[in-house]
Amino acid sequence: MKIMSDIKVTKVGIVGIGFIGSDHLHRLTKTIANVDVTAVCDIVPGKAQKELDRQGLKAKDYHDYHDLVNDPDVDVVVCTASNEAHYEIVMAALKAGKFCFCEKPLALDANQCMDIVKEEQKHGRRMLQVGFMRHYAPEYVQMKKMIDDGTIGHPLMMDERHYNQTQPEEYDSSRSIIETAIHEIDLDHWLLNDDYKDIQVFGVRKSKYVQNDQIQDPMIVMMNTKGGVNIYLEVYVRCQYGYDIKCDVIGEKGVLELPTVPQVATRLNAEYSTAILTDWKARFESAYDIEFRDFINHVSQDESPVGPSAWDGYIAAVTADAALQSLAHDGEKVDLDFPERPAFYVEK
Ligand SMILES: NC(=O)C1=CN([C@@H]2O[C@H](COP(=O)(O)OP(=O)(O)OC[C@H]3O[C@@H](n4cnc5c(N)ncnc54)[C@H](O)[C@@H]3O)[C@@H](O)[C@H]2O)C=CC1
Ligand SMILES: O=C1[C@H](O)[C@H](O)[C@@H](O)[C@H](O)[C@H]1O
Repeated sequence: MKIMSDIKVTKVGIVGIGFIGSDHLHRLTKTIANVDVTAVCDIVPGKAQKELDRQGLKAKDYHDYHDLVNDPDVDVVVCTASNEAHYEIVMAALKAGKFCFCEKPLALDANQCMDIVKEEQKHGRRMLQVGFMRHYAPEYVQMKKMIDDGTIGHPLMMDERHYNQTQPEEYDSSRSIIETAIHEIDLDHWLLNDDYKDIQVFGVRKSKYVQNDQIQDPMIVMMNTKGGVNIYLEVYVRCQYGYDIKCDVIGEKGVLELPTVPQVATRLNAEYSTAILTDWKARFESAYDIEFRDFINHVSQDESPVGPSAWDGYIAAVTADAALQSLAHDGEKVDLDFPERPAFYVEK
């Protein structure tokens, strides 16, 4: 626990100690100031304690997340469990009156997300932030400013890539949409300040690296916005070569290109090469740090979080539901229409 001043120490409980739960455990104990991780929980017996031991940490280890949520020594619940558990964990945290950070996706579909929106609104103030960390990535923040400033004129098209080096064998098309493409689905309308009008999702030749018949990999996601911008996104979760995120915004008079994380280039043995990252931990490390520093800074002062909200999670889920509908119907275009953002979720 890093104590930087006499600011109140925020007591955090983390549910789900897998890949990102372990990373956020390290982040909340070693990087973010004035946090005490007082409790962890994982449904796999011994998994959370093993990670505590690996990181040299001490905290209560619960098997049932209800015990963590209701522990008076937990002020804030961080949900890094598998997608299908988000809904119940977030609802339990809200019902217990606890601030909550939920990794994306907020929940499995729009109906679950709307339930969460309604439960949060009962508190009369925001209690929840969703882990769409790219809103905090300096490179995306700069892109949004340049778009808003008219640097390239009005955006016309977006050309994106979201490639994973690999994913677990059981990864299916649903997860490619709600777990992988969900980042661009959430981000792009924010970058453009423009709502989506329709979406199409279809497959191309399946990669030989596909490991089950429940996934279309690669897949193409195409969205149009109400302002007429066309968005083209390639999702490929077994690209083999690395973790590769591309975002080009083509405007009337110029192009914005998302930079990759600077890696040393090598000129050696008649070769010129630079490393490619292999996963999200390093690619978005600074974004995760900034995201959690912002979240903790607010909730530690008993202030509502200001990052991506349950409504953002709902909008992403409505779009993801339509994406899955399109994919199931050979890429038919699915129209999108969203309810107006409630004043509850309009930035003050
Ligand atoms: N923001 C980002 O860039 C990233 C977000 N994520 C999100 O974080 C979540 C976790 O992803 P990973 O860490 O990759 O998965 P993972 O499978 O490595 O970890 C999930 C953990 O949750 C545990 N769990 C499942 N149900 C539970 C329950 N009811 N109670 C307690 N523990 C439970 C599992 O045993 C597992 O240890 C997913 O929703 C994923 O979309 C994951 C990676 C990056
Ligand atoms: O949220 C994430 C990561 O940020 C990666 O971008 C995805 O590809 C991964 O599948 C997902 O869990």
